[in-house]
Amino acid sequence: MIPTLPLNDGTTIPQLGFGTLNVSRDRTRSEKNTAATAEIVGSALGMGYRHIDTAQMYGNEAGVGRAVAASGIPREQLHVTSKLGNGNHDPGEVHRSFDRTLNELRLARLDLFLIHWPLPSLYNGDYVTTWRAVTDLVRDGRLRTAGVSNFQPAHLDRVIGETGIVPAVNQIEVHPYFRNDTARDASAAHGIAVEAWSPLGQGAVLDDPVLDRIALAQAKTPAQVVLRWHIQHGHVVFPKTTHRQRMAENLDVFGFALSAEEMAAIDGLDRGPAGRIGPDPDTFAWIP
Ligand SMILES: NC(=O)C1=CN([C@@H]2O[C@H](COP(=O)(O)OP(=O)(O)OC[C@H]3O[C@@H](n4cnc5c(N)ncnc54)[C@H](OP(=O)(O)O)[C@@H]3O)[C@@H](O)[C@H]2O)C=CC1
Ligand SMILES: O=C(O)C(=O)[C@@H](O)[C@H](O)C(=O)CO
Repeated sequence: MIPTLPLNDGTTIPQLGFGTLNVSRDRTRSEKNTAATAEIVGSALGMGYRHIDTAQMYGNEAGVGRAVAASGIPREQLHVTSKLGNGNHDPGEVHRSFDRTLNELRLARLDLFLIHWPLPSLYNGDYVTTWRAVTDLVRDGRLRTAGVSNFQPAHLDRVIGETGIVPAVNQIEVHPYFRNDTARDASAAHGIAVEAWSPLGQGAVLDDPVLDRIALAQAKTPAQVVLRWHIQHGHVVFPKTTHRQRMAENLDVFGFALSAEEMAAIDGLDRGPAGRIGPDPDTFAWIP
């Protein structure tokens, strides 16, 4: 059973889900991408995943929507997240692109929608107006929970200070080589749940000898040990894989526990900013 975590807006979220970045190695909104995504997400849903993480910029929302529709799983048992594309920060575009997202996902209401990147050097540095537009969607009833992604402490302080509305979630890069304490601590201080993106460091952490040692002692795989480390830290995770055996493995992380020594050993792998594998949110300014 996958536990749910409470969010600061009174809703809940399954602590483990399925990531869909590059599940089909194709970010175009093509039928090929839609079919490939639908097949992989359909496998994940069939295996017991109930939380799917997608984004406007992944080009695969239609594939997720097709898999969800075909699954026959009751809507209330599913949790679907999408994220605002970097080219859609103007308030009118927030609303228009959100309508497209609902349409492609074949949903009447989305569970969680995030500002994907703060883009502080674009849109005159005004991610606050964008945040207001996203929170309007909750008032309209088309969105259950509003959150952000890749927000640094100063970005959180600013949206909260200027709107009084605290995001429920901050989705940030976190894995053993990049603990990202600065953004994690700031999120926790505001009561914002941390979602860890690239929880396996896109596979880069999995050959680490410390993880091998713990995996051997626990009779688990390094990926399961890393995911368990996240779970015990209270992070929400959604590892991505295109392999069914790994999908099953990544789900099977609730029947064992890491000791305090094992948690500390994994904490000790942190490389600080040098461990970051994705872009720096303070400078990232990419519009696809
Ligand atoms: N908000 C943001 O800015 C971002 C959000 N995300 C979200 O986070 C999700 C997860 O992050 P992602 O970047 O995909 O990386 P992950 O950390 O989930 O790692 C995925 C990689 O690990 C491999 N892998 C997965 N499971 C296993 C396993 N059990 N054993 C060995 N290798 C494994 C996969 O290979 P294979 O597929 O071949 O099995 C793939 O190469 C994304 O899919 C996306 O939804 C990601 C980046 C940025
Ligand atoms: O995957 C995501 O969610 C991201 O935001 C990034 O990976 C982004 O799409 C990208 O490709 C950065 O170069």
